[in-house]
Amino acid sequence: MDVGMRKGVSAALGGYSSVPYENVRSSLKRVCVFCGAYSGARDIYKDATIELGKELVKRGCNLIYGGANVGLMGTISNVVHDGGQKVMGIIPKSLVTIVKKEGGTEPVGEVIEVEDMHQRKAEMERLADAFIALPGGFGTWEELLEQITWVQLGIHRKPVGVLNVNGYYDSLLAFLDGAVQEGFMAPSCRSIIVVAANAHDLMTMLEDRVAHRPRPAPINCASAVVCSENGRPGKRLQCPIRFSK
Ligand SMILES: C/C(=C\CNc1ncnc2c1ncn2[C@@H]1O[C@H](COP(=O)(O)O)[C@@H](O)[C@H]1O)CO
Repeated sequence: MDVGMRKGVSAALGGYSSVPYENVRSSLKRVCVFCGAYSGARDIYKDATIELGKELVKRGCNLIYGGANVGLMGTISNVVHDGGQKVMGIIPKSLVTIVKKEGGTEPVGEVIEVEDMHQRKAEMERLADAFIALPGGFGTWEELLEQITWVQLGIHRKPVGVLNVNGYYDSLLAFLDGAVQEGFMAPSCRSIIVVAANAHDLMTMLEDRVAHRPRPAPINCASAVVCSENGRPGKRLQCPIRFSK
């Protein structure tokens, strides 16, 4: 493949379609992005989504996402598609009907229709090498927290990242710190989530996680914390995987 400029055409999203790239090939072949069905109240969210899309293209990553051409989902899928990478949307049949009724435009790339939300998330997990959450609402948070929970339970060991655009996730991250402090989360589990303020740093950190993927921790691992409950010894909290911050 040529090294240089990739040409894509999308006047609607203006200006991102000529993507300069080096001959970088990511260890992450398929990245699943969770993001809003809306674009947010400020341009910064859409701009950051375009930047992430370009970063995926630059690194030769294909995209897995929610499969609707709306909001940030529409932006990321169009950028990656125009950049020449594969795009695969996974969407429950019931949502396809709703999106069509509301006049949603046809999504780019390949779309896989599944029976329900559970099958969608299972397929996303099966197909992706890593997960990234952009700003979004309930749908995005639910998808993000489920993947983190699956790592915590040892169901998979794929990296999970948050693109903290404009500090959008600061309050969630502070809430997680509070959960550690209050003894509901092991510090090692808090560290499952990889956070960065820009797409380049986030992708580098996720690739790094794969390169230095920790082994499952043995029972009674060093990462376990013993929390006190009213001055008495409490429960042992531990994560099956040990992460350093
Ligand atoms: C029902 C309408 C639009 C929503 N359509 C969706 N189509 C596909 N996937 C969706 C949709 N809404 C949510 N998702 C999934 O959740 C995430 C976005 O949810 P959020 O609450 O906006 O953060 C996204 O990652 C999708 O996987 C027509 O109005």
